[in-house]
Amino acid sequence: MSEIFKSGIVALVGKPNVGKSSLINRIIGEKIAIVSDKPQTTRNRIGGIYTTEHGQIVFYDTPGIHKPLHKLGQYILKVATSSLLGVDLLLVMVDPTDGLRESDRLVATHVNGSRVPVFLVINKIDAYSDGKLLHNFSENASRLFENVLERFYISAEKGTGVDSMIEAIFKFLPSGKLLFPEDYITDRSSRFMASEIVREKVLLHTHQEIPHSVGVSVQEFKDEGELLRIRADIVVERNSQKPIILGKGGSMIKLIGSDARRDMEYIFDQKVFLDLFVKVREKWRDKDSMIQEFTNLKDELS
Ligand SMILES: Nc1nc2c(ncn2[C@@H]2O[C@H](COP(=O)(O)OP(=O)(O)OP(=O)(O)O)[C@@H](O)[C@H]2O)c(=O)[nH]1
Repeated sequence: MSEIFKSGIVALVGKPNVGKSSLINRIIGEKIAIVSDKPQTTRNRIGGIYTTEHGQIVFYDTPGIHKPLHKLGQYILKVATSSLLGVDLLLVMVDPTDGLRESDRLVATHVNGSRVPVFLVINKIDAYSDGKLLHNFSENASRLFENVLERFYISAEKGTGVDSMIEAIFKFLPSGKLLFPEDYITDRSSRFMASEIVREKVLLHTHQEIPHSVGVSVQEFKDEGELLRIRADIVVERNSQKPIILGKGGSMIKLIGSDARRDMEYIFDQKVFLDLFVKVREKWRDKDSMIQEFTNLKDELS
């Protein structure tokens, strides 16, 4: 049977922490987007490319739509909302374990304004056992969003329901050509991935205000054949935050570094030498030039 090859762009949207990055990683089968239990982990629009004999889907993982508290937040919101434009389909993600909140209504305002068709994705069903409550939740959620064509119940973490959702996406997309070479899994550079891996380890090992205050800037990324040499700055906002990242006798930065190096060696399939430095840049999240330097946002906002 000769089948028509489909292709298109699908953006994942939702409030922070619903599981957008987890779903992208699940579908692509590799960690291309960092995940943490802290809201607003994702700052950039990251393309995950999924290619099969049926077609190619470019999934955009987008930052969670939220009310911005500082300039960096405004940039991130702009990335999230501009990702709704020019795409074929929106996967709007909701989280029954958190319920429907004002933050979901904020997402709905942007989604409804975009007029793009919507698949409603109810995630984290592994953590929600009551079928009747889940049904009610899903009814309420579909009333919030216009243009809902279909609903899916999934667990990004366990993989439940993901295959049938992908099948439905292929059915929905128009026929088209490859948008990226078939062996690509992301539209992001290795340098970008390296900075995100470092940031993920900071998020993993630090608490309270530190995770949101951190930016990472890769200063050197040199492929020396046998070795990948990476030097990166971890940037914090206040002098008082520096010793937290360094830890007692440098123990924290060592932990962040060795965790990050392990992931990099796996992803890049190469031996990595990683050198990390901690720098203080007062209020960098409110300064345009520094935001661009420490978040890789330059490309997507230009
Ligand atoms: N139980 C359960 N937890 C999940 C599932 N998917 C994601 N999570 C958890 O939810 C948290 C947030 O996941 P992310 O994938 O970072 O969420 P996100 O929507 O990309 O978050 P932002 O980057 O803040 O917008 C993490 O602690 C995940 O482990 C799921 O299917 N089931």
